[in-house]
Amino acid sequence: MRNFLIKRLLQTHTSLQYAKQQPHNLKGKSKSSQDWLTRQLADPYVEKARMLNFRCRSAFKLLEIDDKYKILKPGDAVLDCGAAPGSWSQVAVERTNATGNIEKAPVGAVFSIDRLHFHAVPGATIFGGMDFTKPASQQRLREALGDRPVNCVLSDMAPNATGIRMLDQENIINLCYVVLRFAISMSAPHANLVVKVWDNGDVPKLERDILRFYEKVKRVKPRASRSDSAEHFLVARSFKGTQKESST
Ligand SMILES: C[S@@+](CC[C@H](N)C(=O)[O-])C[C@H]1O[C@@H](n2cnc3c(N)ncnc32)[C@H](O)[C@@H]1O
Repeated sequence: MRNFLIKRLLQTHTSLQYAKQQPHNLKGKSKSSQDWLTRQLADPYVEKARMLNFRCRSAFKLLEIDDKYKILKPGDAVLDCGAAPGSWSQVAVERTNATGNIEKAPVGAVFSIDRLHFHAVPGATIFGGMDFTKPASQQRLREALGDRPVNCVLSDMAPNATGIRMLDQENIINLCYVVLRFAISMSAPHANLVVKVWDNGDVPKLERDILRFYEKVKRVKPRASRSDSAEHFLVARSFKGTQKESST
């Protein structure tokens, strides 16, 4: 039975190889392949993701955030940063009606970027093998968006863990600022923003900086986010624009 389950697990899009490329920021836990398999087998979200055809369990984090904060709607243009293997993009495509499946509802658009190459997500425009922090990548996204302002920017990006806690925390906060800067320059009025952070001292400053540009910001730990992970998300709603900021 166990061998059967392991085989089924490895058939999902979240391959062991992909997982090995993603050292999760677990507090003091071993990151061996065996531990990973054991944990996957015991995780109800993994089986649920397989049944609903999501590429990985992370889909449930975004579903939960969107169910509560209504950050995605049909017709929206969404940018998904750190999108591989693609489950957030799958959710974004569905909720924005990017494939036009919901009749008479506006059709959205999803732009998904990751420094890894990953399989196409139907309904999304994929930018694989591109580092979001590089000006050339951002230029490609700007060209793809054309005149269309973004209604929601998502970032589930995490830097490669160095093992040095302070450095890792600084790196993820820096990534958030790169996302925030891009979001400020490309967002429509009332747009939303979600960024992943790890619990650390710099988060309140980031929250304050986000609040200069968005009406509200909430720190969220979805149920689907593992309790032994330091990750949580800042959910910012209703982009205010930059006018007020520049006049103060
Ligand atoms: C936790 S995974 C994202 C999972 C994704 N939200 C999903 O549901 O399928 C984090 C991703 O961020 C990507 N990433 C990290 N830094 C990046 C960067 N500077 N540019 C682009 N992608 C990056 C990694 O390659 C990794 O695939």
